[in-house]
Amino acid sequence: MGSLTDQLASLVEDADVVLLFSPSTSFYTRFEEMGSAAVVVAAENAVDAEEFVELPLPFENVRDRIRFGIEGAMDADLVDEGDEVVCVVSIFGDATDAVVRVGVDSTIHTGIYDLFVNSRADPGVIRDVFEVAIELGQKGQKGKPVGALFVVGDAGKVMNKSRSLSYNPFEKSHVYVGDPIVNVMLKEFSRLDGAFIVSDSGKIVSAYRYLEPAAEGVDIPKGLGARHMAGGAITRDTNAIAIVLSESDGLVRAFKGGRLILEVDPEEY
Ligand SMILES: Nc1ncnc2c1ncn2[C@@H]1O[C@H](COP(=O)(O)OP(=O)(O)OP(=O)(O)O)[C@@H](O)[C@H]1O
Ligand SMILES: [Mn+2]
Repeated sequence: MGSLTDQLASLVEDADVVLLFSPSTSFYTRFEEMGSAAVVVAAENAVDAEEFVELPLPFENVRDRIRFGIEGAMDADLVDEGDEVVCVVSIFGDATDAVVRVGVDSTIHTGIYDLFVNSRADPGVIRDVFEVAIELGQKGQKGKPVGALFVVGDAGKVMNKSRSLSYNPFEKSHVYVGDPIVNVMLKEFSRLDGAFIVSDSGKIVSAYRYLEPAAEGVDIPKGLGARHMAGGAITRDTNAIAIVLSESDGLVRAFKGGRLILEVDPEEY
Protein backbone atom coordinates (compact mmCIF):
# COMPACT_ATOMS: atom_id res chain seq x y z
CA MET A 1 0.00 0.00 0.00
CA GLY A 2 0.99 3.61 -0.40
CA SER A 3 2.82 3.01 -3.64
CA LEU A 4 4.18 5.94 -5.60
CA THR A 5 1.34 5.57 -8.08
CA ASP A 6 -1.23 5.84 -5.32
CA GLN A 7 0.50 8.87 -3.92
CA LEU A 8 0.61 10.61 -7.25
CA ALA A 9 -2.93 9.66 -8.21
CA SER A 10 -4.11 12.58 -6.11
CA LEU A 11 -2.66 14.82 -8.79
CA VAL A 12 -5.34 13.80 -11.26
CA GLU A 13 -8.13 12.95 -8.86
CA ASP A 14 -11.43 14.81 -9.22
CA ALA A 15 -10.19 16.88 -12.11
CA ASP A 16 -12.90 18.82 -13.91
CA VAL A 17 -11.07 19.10 -17.21
CA VAL A 18 -7.97 17.63 -18.81
CA LEU A 19 -5.88 19.72 -21.19
CA LEU A 20 -3.59 17.77 -23.50
CA PHE A 21 -0.80 19.93 -24.85
CA SER A 22 0.37 18.87 -28.33
CA PRO A 23 -0.44 15.17 -27.79
CA SER A 24 0.78 12.57 -30.25
CA THR A 25 -1.95 10.79 -32.18
CA SER A 26 -1.38 7.54 -30.30
CA PHE A 27 -1.53 9.28 -26.94
CA TYR A 28 -4.73 11.06 -27.89
CA THR A 29 -6.33 7.89 -29.27
CA ARG A 30 -5.61 5.96 -26.08
CA PHE A 31 -7.09 8.82 -24.13
CA GLU A 32 -10.24 8.88 -26.24
CA GLU A 33 -10.63 5.12 -25.94
CA MET A 34 -10.81 5.48 -22.18
CA GLY A 35 -13.79 7.71 -22.77
CA SER A 36 -12.20 10.70 -21.08
CA ALA A 37 -13.01 14.15 -22.36
CA ALA A 38 -10.05 16.34 -23.09
CA VAL A 39 -9.27 19.68 -24.62
CA VAL A 40 -6.32 19.63 -27.01
CA VAL A 41 -4.01 22.65 -26.99
CA ALA A 42 -1.58 22.67 -29.89
CA ALA A 43 -0.28 24.61 -32.88
CA GLU A 44 -2.65 22.66 -35.09
CA ASN A 45 -5.44 20.19 -34.55
CA ALA A 46 -3.52 17.21 -35.90
CA VAL A 47 -5.57 14.72 -33.85
CA ASP A 48 -8.95 16.11 -34.94
CA ALA A 49 -10.01 16.85 -31.40
CA GLU A 50 -13.51 18.14 -30.89
CA GLU A 51 -12.34 20.65 -28.32
CA PHE A 52 -9.28 22.49 -29.48
CA VAL A 53 -7.35 25.62 -28.52
CA GLU A 54 -4.80 26.86 -31.05
CA LEU A 55 -1.35 27.84 -29.77
CA PRO A 56 0.10 30.74 -31.80
CA LEU A 57 3.60 30.33 -30.35
CA PRO A 58 5.33 27.31 -28.79
CA PHE A 59 5.64 29.16 -25.44
CA GLU A 60 8.89 27.72 -24.14
CA ASN A 61 7.85 29.00 -20.74
CA VAL A 62 5.53 26.23 -19.58
CA ARG A 63 3.57 28.48 -17.24
CA ASP A 64 2.77 30.75 -20.21
CA ARG A 65 1.80 27.74 -22.31
CA ILE A 66 -0.52 26.44 -19.60
CA ARG A 67 -1.99 29.86 -18.96
CA PHE A 68 -2.68 30.27 -22.66
CA GLY A 69 -4.43 26.88 -22.79
CA ILE A 70 -6.53 27.53 -19.71
CA GLU A 71 -7.52 31.05 -20.77
CA GLY A 72 -8.38 29.74 -24.24
CA ALA A 73 -10.48 26.95 -22.75
CA MET A 74 -12.21 29.50 -20.50
CA ASP A 75 -12.95 31.68 -23.51
CA ALA A 76 -14.63 28.67 -25.15
CA ASP A 77 -16.58 27.92 -21.95
CA LEU A 78 -14.76 24.61 -21.47
CA VAL A 79 -13.19 25.67 -18.18
CA ASP A 80 -14.65 27.86 -15.44
CA GLU A 81 -13.22 29.63 -12.46
CA GLY A 82 -13.09 27.17 -9.57
CA ASP A 83 -12.31 24.19 -11.82
CA GLU A 84 -9.46 21.84 -11.14
CA VAL A 85 -7.59 21.41 -14.40
CA VAL A 86 -5.05 18.72 -15.18
CA CYS A 87 -2.54 19.67 -17.85
CA VAL A 88 -0.56 16.99 -19.66
CA VAL A 89 2.50 18.57 -21.26
CA SER A 90 5.96 17.97 -22.66
CA ILE A 91 8.65 20.04 -21.06
CA PHE A 92 11.96 18.50 -22.13
CA GLY A 93 11.11 16.85 -25.42
CA ASP A 94 8.26 15.99 -27.73
CA ALA A 95 7.00 13.15 -25.59
CA THR A 96 4.58 13.78 -22.75
CA ASP A 97 6.64 14.04 -19.61
CA ALA A 98 4.70 16.09 -17.08
CA VAL A 99 1.34 16.43 -15.40
CA VAL A 100 0.50 19.77 -13.84
CA ARG A 101 -2.57 20.35 -11.72
CA VAL A 102 -3.96 23.87 -11.68
CA GLY A 103 -6.77 25.26 -9.58
CA VAL A 104 -8.34 27.92 -11.75
CA ASP A 105 -8.83 31.18 -9.88
CA SER A 106 -8.66 34.80 -10.93
CA THR A 107 -4.85 34.89 -10.53
CA ILE A 108 -4.39 32.45 -13.40
CA HIS A 109 -5.70 35.05 -15.80
CA THR A 110 -2.92 37.23 -17.23
CA GLY A 111 -4.59 38.00 -20.56
CA ILE A 112 -2.11 36.01 -22.61
CA TYR A 113 -4.87 34.38 -24.69
CA ASP A 114 -6.81 37.58 -24.98
CA LEU A 115 -3.66 39.27 -26.32
CA PHE A 116 -3.58 37.07 -29.41
CA VAL A 117 -7.22 36.24 -29.95
CA ASN A 118 -9.23 39.23 -28.78
CA SER A 119 -7.13 42.05 -30.16
CA ARG A 120 -8.03 44.23 -33.11
CA ALA A 121 -5.27 42.72 -35.24
CA ASP A 122 -5.50 39.20 -36.65
CA PRO A 123 -3.95 36.56 -34.38
CA GLY A 124 -1.67 35.54 -37.28
CA VAL A 125 -0.41 39.10 -37.61
CA ILE A 126 0.40 39.27 -33.91
CA ARG A 127 2.20 35.95 -34.16
CA ASP A 128 4.21 37.14 -37.19
CA VAL A 129 5.28 40.34 -35.43
CA PHE A 130 6.28 38.28 -32.39
CA GLU A 131 8.38 36.08 -34.60
CA VAL A 132 10.18 39.04 -36.16
CA ALA A 133 10.88 40.47 -32.70
CA ILE A 134 12.11 37.10 -31.41
CA GLU A 135 14.42 36.59 -34.42
CA LEU A 136 15.72 40.11 -34.09
CA GLY A 137 16.39 39.43 -30.42
CA GLN A 138 18.26 36.25 -31.25
CA LYS A 139 20.44 37.64 -34.01
CA GLY A 140 20.54 41.36 -33.38
CA GLN A 141 21.57 43.65 -36.21
CA LYS A 142 24.97 42.67 -37.59
CA GLY A 143 25.69 40.87 -34.32
CA LYS A 144 24.86 43.86 -32.10
CA PRO A 145 21.79 43.89 -29.85
CA VAL A 146 18.97 46.07 -31.13
CA GLY A 147 15.71 47.25 -29.70
CA ALA A 148 12.46 47.58 -31.60
CA LEU A 149 8.91 48.70 -31.00
CA PHE A 150 5.97 47.38 -32.99
CA VAL A 151 2.50 48.80 -32.51
CA VAL A 152 -0.04 46.42 -33.98
CA GLY A 153 -3.65 47.18 -34.86
CA ASP A 154 -5.90 50.26 -34.74
CA ALA A 155 -3.31 51.93 -36.97
CA GLY A 156 -5.37 55.02 -37.86
CA LYS A 157 -5.70 56.03 -34.26
CA VAL A 158 -2.09 55.17 -33.53
CA MET A 159 -0.98 57.40 -36.40
CA ASN A 160 -3.02 60.22 -34.88
CA LYS A 161 -1.26 59.77 -31.55
CA SER A 162 2.22 59.81 -33.03
CA ARG A 163 4.41 61.86 -35.30
CA SER A 164 6.99 61.14 -37.92
CA LEU A 165 10.65 61.36 -37.00
CA SER A 166 11.75 61.13 -40.61
CA TYR A 167 10.73 60.08 -44.09
CA ASN A 168 8.58 56.94 -43.91
CA PRO A 169 10.20 54.19 -46.00
CA PHE A 170 6.86 52.36 -46.17
CA GLU A 171 4.94 55.40 -47.43
CA LYS A 172 3.70 54.09 -50.77
CA SER A 173 4.38 50.42 -50.35
CA HIS A 174 1.82 47.72 -49.75
CA VAL A 175 3.84 45.24 -47.78
CA TYR A 176 2.79 42.89 -45.03
CA VAL A 177 4.51 41.38 -42.02
CA GLY A 178 5.10 37.65 -42.37
CA ASP A 179 6.44 37.99 -45.91
CA PRO A 180 10.13 36.92 -45.61
CA ILE A 181 11.35 39.94 -47.61
CA VAL A 182 9.35 42.33 -45.46
CA ASN A 183 10.71 40.70 -42.34
CA VAL A 184 14.23 41.41 -43.63
CA MET A 185 13.22 45.05 -44.21
CA LEU A 186 11.81 45.33 -40.70
CA LYS A 187 15.04 43.98 -39.26
CA GLU A 188 17.08 46.36 -41.41
CA PHE A 189 15.00 49.36 -40.33
CA SER A 190 15.10 48.40 -36.66
CA ARG A 191 18.23 50.54 -36.47
CA LEU A 192 15.99 53.55 -36.93
CA ASP A 193 14.53 55.41 -34.00
CA GLY A 194 10.89 55.19 -33.11
CA ALA A 195 8.15 52.65 -33.71
CA PHE A 196 6.80 50.53 -36.52
CA ILE A 197 3.07 50.84 -37.04
CA VAL A 198 1.28 47.74 -38.32
CA SER A 199 -2.39 47.58 -39.33
CA ASP A 200 -4.99 45.02 -38.21
CA SER A 201 -4.31 43.00 -41.33
CA GLY A 202 -0.52 43.17 -41.06
CA LYS A 203 0.24 45.99 -43.46
CA ILE A 204 3.34 47.96 -42.48
CA VAL A 205 1.95 51.47 -42.28
CA SER A 206 5.02 53.30 -41.08
CA ALA A 207 8.46 53.16 -39.55
CA TYR A 208 10.07 56.04 -37.65
CA ARG A 209 7.03 57.00 -35.58
CA TYR A 210 7.47 58.84 -32.34
CA LEU A 211 4.56 57.86 -30.08
CA GLU A 212 2.85 60.53 -28.03
CA PRO A 213 0.17 58.72 -26.07
CA ALA A 214 -1.38 59.97 -22.86
CA ALA A 215 0.37 58.04 -20.10
CA GLU A 216 -2.26 58.09 -17.40
CA GLY A 217 -3.64 54.79 -16.18
CA VAL A 218 -0.60 52.94 -17.45
CA ASP A 219 0.64 50.22 -15.15
CA ILE A 220 4.00 48.96 -16.32
CA PRO A 221 6.90 47.72 -14.18
CA LYS A 222 9.37 50.30 -12.93
CA GLY A 223 12.78 50.18 -14.51
CA LEU A 224 11.61 49.96 -18.08
CA GLY A 225 12.53 53.02 -20.13
CA ALA A 226 10.91 55.34 -22.63
CA ARG A 227 10.42 52.78 -25.41
CA HIS A 228 8.48 50.46 -23.11
CA MET A 229 6.55 53.29 -21.51
CA ALA A 230 5.49 54.65 -24.90
CA GLY A 231 4.64 51.13 -26.12
CA GLY A 232 2.61 50.38 -23.02
CA ALA A 233 0.83 53.72 -23.01
CA ILE A 234 -0.26 53.61 -26.65
CA THR A 235 -2.13 50.37 -25.87
CA ARG A 236 -4.10 52.14 -23.21
CA ASP A 237 -4.86 55.12 -25.38
CA THR A 238 -5.86 53.06 -28.48
CA ASN A 239 -6.96 49.49 -29.21
CA ALA A 240 -3.52 48.53 -30.45
CA ILE A 241 -1.17 46.09 -28.79
CA ALA A 242 2.59 46.68 -28.58
CA ILE A 243 5.44 44.24 -28.96
CA VAL A 244 8.72 45.58 -27.70
CA LEU A 245 12.22 44.15 -28.01
CA SER A 246 14.53 45.62 -25.42
CA GLU A 247 18.00 46.54 -26.52
CA SER A 248 19.23 46.48 -22.94
CA ASP A 249 17.90 43.18 -21.57
CA GLY A 250 17.10 41.38 -24.83
CA LEU A 251 13.56 40.40 -23.81
CA VAL A 252 10.46 40.66 -25.95
CA ARG A 253 7.46 42.06 -24.11
CA ALA A 254 3.84 42.47 -25.13
CA PHE A 255 1.48 45.12 -23.82
CA LYS A 256 -2.27 45.43 -24.06
CA GLY A 257 -4.65 47.84 -22.37
CA GLY A 258 -1.68 49.63 -20.78
CA ARG A 259 -0.51 46.46 -19.04
CA LEU A 260 2.46 44.15 -19.52
CA ILE A 261 0.94 40.82 -20.56
CA LEU A 262 3.82 38.63 -21.67
CA GLU A 263 7.60 38.48 -21.43
CA VAL A 264 9.57 36.15 -23.68
CA ASP A 265 13.30 35.44 -23.78
CA PRO A 266 14.28 35.06 -27.47
CA GLU A 267 17.27 32.94 -26.46
CA GLU A 268 14.90 30.21 -25.31
CA TYR A 269 13.21 29.89 -28.68
N1 LIG B 1 7.82 57.84 -27.45
C1 LIG B 1 8.55 57.04 -28.21
N2 LIG B 1 8.08 56.60 -29.41
C2 LIG B 1 8.78 55.80 -30.18
N3 LIG B 1 10.02 55.35 -29.90
C3 LIG B 1 10.55 55.75 -28.72
C4 LIG B 1 9.85 56.59 -27.82
N4 LIG B 1 10.65 56.81 -26.76
C5 LIG B 1 11.78 56.12 -26.97
N5 LIG B 1 11.73 55.47 -28.16
C6 LIG B 1 12.77 54.64 -28.78
O1 LIG B 1 13.34 53.83 -27.81
C7 LIG B 1 14.75 53.95 -27.86
C8 LIG B 1 15.35 53.59 -26.54
O2 LIG B 1 14.88 54.45 -25.50
P1 LIG B 1 15.03 54.04 -23.97
O3 LIG B 1 16.39 53.45 -23.75
O4 LIG B 1 14.59 55.15 -23.10
O5 LIG B 1 13.92 52.89 -23.90
P2 LIG B 1 13.93 51.56 -23.05
O6 LIG B 1 12.50 51.31 -22.71
O7 LIG B 1 14.94 51.61 -21.97
O8 LIG B 1 14.33 50.47 -24.16
P3 LIG B 1 15.63 49.52 -24.18
O9 LIG B 1 15.36 48.45 -23.17
O10 LIG B 1 15.62 49.01 -25.58
O11 LIG B 1 16.80 50.38 -23.86
C9 LIG B 1 14.95 55.34 -28.34
O12 LIG B 1 16.23 55.46 -28.95
C10 LIG B 1 13.85 55.50 -29.34
O13 LIG B 1 14.21 54.93 -30.61
MN1 LIG C 1 17.08 51.95 -22.32
